[in-house]
Amino acid sequence: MFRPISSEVLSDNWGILTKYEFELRRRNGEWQRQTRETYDRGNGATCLLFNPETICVLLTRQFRLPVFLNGGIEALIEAPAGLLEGSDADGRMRAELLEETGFQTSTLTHLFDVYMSPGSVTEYLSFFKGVYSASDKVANGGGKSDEGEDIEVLEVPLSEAMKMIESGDIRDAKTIILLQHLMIEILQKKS
Ligand SMILES: Nc1nc2c(ncn2[C@@H]2O[C@H](COP(=O)(O)OP(=O)(O)O[C@H]3O[C@H](CO)[C@@H](O)[C@H](O)[C@@H]3O)[C@@H](O)[C@H]2O)c(=O)[nH]1
Ligand SMILES: [Mg+2]
Repeated sequence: MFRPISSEVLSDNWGILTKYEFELRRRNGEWQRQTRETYDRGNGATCLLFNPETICVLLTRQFRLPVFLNGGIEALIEAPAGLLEGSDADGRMRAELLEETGFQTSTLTHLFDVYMSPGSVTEYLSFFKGVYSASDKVANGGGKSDEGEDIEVLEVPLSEAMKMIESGDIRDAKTIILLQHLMIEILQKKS
């Protein structure tokens, strides 16, 4: 189905941008030569923390250069997330929650692994959900300032967050998937 021909690393800096030549067997049996570029910066993890007593979720807001360049948005609202950098997703996610939000969770549940941009980015994101309460705040959060992170933490009622998807105030795919997953779970419990 796939016959590699050659590969050329175009950039090996933060991530690795590689140009591949290969042949692909089409469904009619013919082999077709193709060129594709892939961007590899490893895999990542993301988590939505939910407070079942207040029906609030924890979100972050930070500057994202690609989003600013392609939309002028100065601060993107997102679920906490981080790159794995070789670590396991569960452990990395717990550390990332602490770094970005200052909250810990005793209930971190893996949901699914999702390719977020499969035409060009190799990464998949491991999705998690977790429960928190006010007493789970054990650090300041905000991210690593020495790495350029300046992350605002937002505690938002779930109903408000759902409206923010409709209004366009939340425009990040992982965040929308997690919020909708939580809503479906709550609705299924009620019915
Ligand atoms: N020097 C340098 N540093 C970078 C670069 N890109 C990111 N960084 C730094 O690397 C760190 C990455 O922070 P994480 O919290 O681990 O990752 P993230 O940027 O939040 O990425 C997460 O969200 C992305 C967007 O949704 C996801 O794509 C990714 O998988 C991950 O889950 C930050 O300190 C950031 O400043 C770069 O091109 N150059
Ligand atoms: Mg992050």
